[in-house]
Amino acid sequence: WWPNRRRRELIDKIPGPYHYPILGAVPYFILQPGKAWKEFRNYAKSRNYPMYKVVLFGAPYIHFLLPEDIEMVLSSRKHINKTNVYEYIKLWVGQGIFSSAGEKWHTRRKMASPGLFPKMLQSFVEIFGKHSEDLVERLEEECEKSSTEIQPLVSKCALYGVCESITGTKLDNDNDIDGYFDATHRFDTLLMHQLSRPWYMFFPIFALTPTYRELKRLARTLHNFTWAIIKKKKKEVEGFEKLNEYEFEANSERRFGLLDILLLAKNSDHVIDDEGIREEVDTFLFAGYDTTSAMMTFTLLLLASYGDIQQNVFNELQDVFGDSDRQPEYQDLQNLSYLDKVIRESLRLYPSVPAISRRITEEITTRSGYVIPKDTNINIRIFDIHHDPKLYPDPYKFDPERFSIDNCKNRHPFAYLPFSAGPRSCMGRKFAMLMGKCILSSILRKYQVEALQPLETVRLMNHALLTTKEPIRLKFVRR
Ligand code: HEM
Repeated sequence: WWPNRRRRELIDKIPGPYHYPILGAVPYFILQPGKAWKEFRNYAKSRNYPMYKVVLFGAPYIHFLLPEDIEMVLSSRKHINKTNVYEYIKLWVGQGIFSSAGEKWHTRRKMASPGLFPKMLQSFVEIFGKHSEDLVERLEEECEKSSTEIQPLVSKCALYGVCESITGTKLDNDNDIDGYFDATHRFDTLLMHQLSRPWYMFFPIFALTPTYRELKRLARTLHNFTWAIIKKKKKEVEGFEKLNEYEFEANSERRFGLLDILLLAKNSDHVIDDEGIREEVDTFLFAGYDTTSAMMTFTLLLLASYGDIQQNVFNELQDVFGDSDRQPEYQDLQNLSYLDKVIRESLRLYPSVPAISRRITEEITTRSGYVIPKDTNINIRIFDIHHDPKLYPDPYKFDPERFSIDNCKNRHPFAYLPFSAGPRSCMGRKFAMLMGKCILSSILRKYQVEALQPLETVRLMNHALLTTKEPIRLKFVRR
């Protein structure tokens, strides 16, 4: 108590709702299940605070709301540690790039980067195109229906796209893709369950719950899926050590992805072992496919609700593809500048990852004047920043022109954070935009999407990933 007095004094100065003795803000979660975080946000918003605190069992979580303060944390090479909120994700992704820290994170990130170099991205377009074509075909029968639940369809397409390009493998009937798909969704649901109950942050309590046991079971299913792919790929890479020799041998039958790069690194200097490779493949699948499918689902929802903007997108598609039904090529996707703005604006309104957090390793004095002691958890509420009327006038309006070159010029670079920013930002940002443009353009060339409910009635759930309370349903009409 005594050595921590300065820390307590500093935290006390930060605004926040009333905190109870010892338990801090925990009673709000008991008294208002499912609503506490929203109440805290509204409290801070109504008072125009630059930040607010929520202390849970003595551990402060400071929510930053100003781009200037956020920049101090995210742009720093020192504050790259994540908080214990990410702890249970480790059951799935282990100590991969997403969840590790320090030297391990640095080495792994460097090792994995070539897997997303522009040359690699270009080679992935064929994979995205093939699965977009399958999805477009699948949507044909949906036109006969009065409505379609869209997320599972784009989600599966994204899973194929991410998995095949990252692992350099063509999935077939041996891969239990449906089992994997269901397990990832159940895993996300259980993570949300855990996150909304602060007392589950104590491992000894959480370890006794059926939720934890189920998470472990699901993690085994997810790992088995990845192990099967790795084992197959290992045979292909056997005997190779150098990238150029391997690439030379590669032919159109053999795909080449991040998994090949990691296996070659293992063969040549043993900097990573099998378990490490499994962690990274799981990390990329975890980080890549559900985020991208949320982005595509919300973009379709917006376009369905704003017919004029959908028409502009279609006009651009006509300019690039005409009436042909050929698959998109890399350059076509680069030329879709209006669709690019539409997706960016969609990610502003509906950021797939609505919040992230960091544990700062050194005391900082923020630009807004508060001193944050070392070892404090900082939460960055991306969703709130994207809806701040001071940063985005009329923030709930869907207006892709916010992302025209001119309009971006005067905006603070840390006011737009769908992919986070700084040294620990998203590695798959370009991948996601490319795959998103490929799948969305393929759908929109063939179909017009229509909304079945006013946008304002769509109820969001602001959890680990942004989602909706009720599934999004749209009507597909053949063009
Ligand atoms: C619309 C799609 C996506 C969104 C909105 C998104 C967003 C994010 C965000 C906000 C982070 C930072 C997380 C944090 O600090 O806690 C992140 C990290 C990461 N993302 Fe993405 N992401 C997307 C797609 C992808 C894709 C397609 C991949 C890979 C194929 C990917 C790979 C990663 C990785 C590896 C990290 C961890 C980086 C690190 O910790 O150094 N992401 N992403």
